Amino acid sequence: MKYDLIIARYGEVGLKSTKVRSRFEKKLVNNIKAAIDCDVDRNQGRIYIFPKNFDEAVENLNRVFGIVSYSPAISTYSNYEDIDKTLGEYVLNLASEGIIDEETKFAIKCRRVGTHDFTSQEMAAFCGGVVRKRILAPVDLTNPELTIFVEVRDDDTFIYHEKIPGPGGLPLGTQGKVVCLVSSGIDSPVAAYLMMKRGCEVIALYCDNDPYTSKMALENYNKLVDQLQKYAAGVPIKKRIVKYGDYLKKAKEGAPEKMTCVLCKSGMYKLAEKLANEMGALAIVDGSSVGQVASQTLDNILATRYGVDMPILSPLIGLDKLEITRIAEEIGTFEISKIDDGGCSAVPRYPETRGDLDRVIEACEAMNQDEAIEEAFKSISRNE
Ligand SMILES: Nc1ncnc2c1ncn2[C@@H]1O[C@H](COP(=O)(O)OP(=O)(O)OP(=O)(O)O)[C@@H](O)[C@H]1O
Repeated sequence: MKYDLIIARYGEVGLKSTKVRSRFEKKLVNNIKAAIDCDVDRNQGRIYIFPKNFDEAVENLNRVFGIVSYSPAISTYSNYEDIDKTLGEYVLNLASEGIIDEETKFAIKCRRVGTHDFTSQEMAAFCGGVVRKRILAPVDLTNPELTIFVEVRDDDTFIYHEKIPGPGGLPLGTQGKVVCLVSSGIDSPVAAYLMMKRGCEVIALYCDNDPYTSKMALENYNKLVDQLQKYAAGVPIKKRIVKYGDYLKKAKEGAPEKMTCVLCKSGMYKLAEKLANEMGALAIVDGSSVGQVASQTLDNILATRYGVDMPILSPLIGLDKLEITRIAEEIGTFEISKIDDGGCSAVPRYPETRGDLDRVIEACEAMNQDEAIEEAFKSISRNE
């Protein structure tokens, strides 16, 4: 089938006030243009996309947040003669692709905006006749196997039969920046993805625990962010890597061994907060999910957040591993995350699972955490 354009629909954006909506729409159009080579028109709550390469466009639109569904379509003029000709050809093309034959129960759905000398029902009935002139298929308005949509908008009419679901959410870049703590694991890339889906620009901070973790962990972080970039057209993710091995060494040497993981996480939040302040981000994001591992007990979640003033958002907090894994598979990060990169050798044999606040504060002082954070912060790569 040769299409003329793709019609994209957005959901939540349409619920905003006129001013906010216009800003969101502009951002969405910008992101669409960054994702595919195309021209774009906005009109009456729809986005009309004229891509240079249709296959690429259909694939990439699936990764542009804010789009709820989209339809490859053909266009014609809003009069009986042109609709008859264009819809007639469209149906013959559908038949040659095996989408309709004499047995296919079909319906026409007509929507109309503007002033015309026909009603939507009259046009739908006319279009039903147009189809049956080419293929004598049965009309079934209650349980159609194929629905052909005819959208009459002023002088233009659009014909399509598919509504491809988009990713939904809000256009990337409409909700401000967040610093996401992204490791090489399964969860944190999913957390970053979900925040992107809510429109947040992401700065992905990786704490490089070398020599306690392998080079492969860093490589996997890089691959994960590259995969997430496919969803970030228009507002690319910024990578930030901090050398965290010295901090961990100080934690292990200066504070009780048991406290290493609590101090590790607490330090990450503090670094993320400093980075957020430097880069104008308004929140920190991590991949915690209550009780998933020993370090993610409610006690530890509370204790590790002590001393951080910025909100720490954990979009996976109530999801279980299977649900998180399902999303990771869908977005293409699971295959990368599941590669065994050797884990972290700084993890003590018996990590603290009930880090009560007093002991955590004591441990932070014992390792001179503030100074260690200052040192680590200086090492953050700022080149991308
Ligand atoms: N090396 C790291 N760099 C940046 N953030 C990290 C790192 N390790 C852990 N985090 C953050 O802390 C959260 C919880 O840490 P935890 O050690 O349980 O994670 P993980 O199992 O290594 O990775 P994930 O939670 O991504 O599967 C992670 O989801 C991530 O947001």
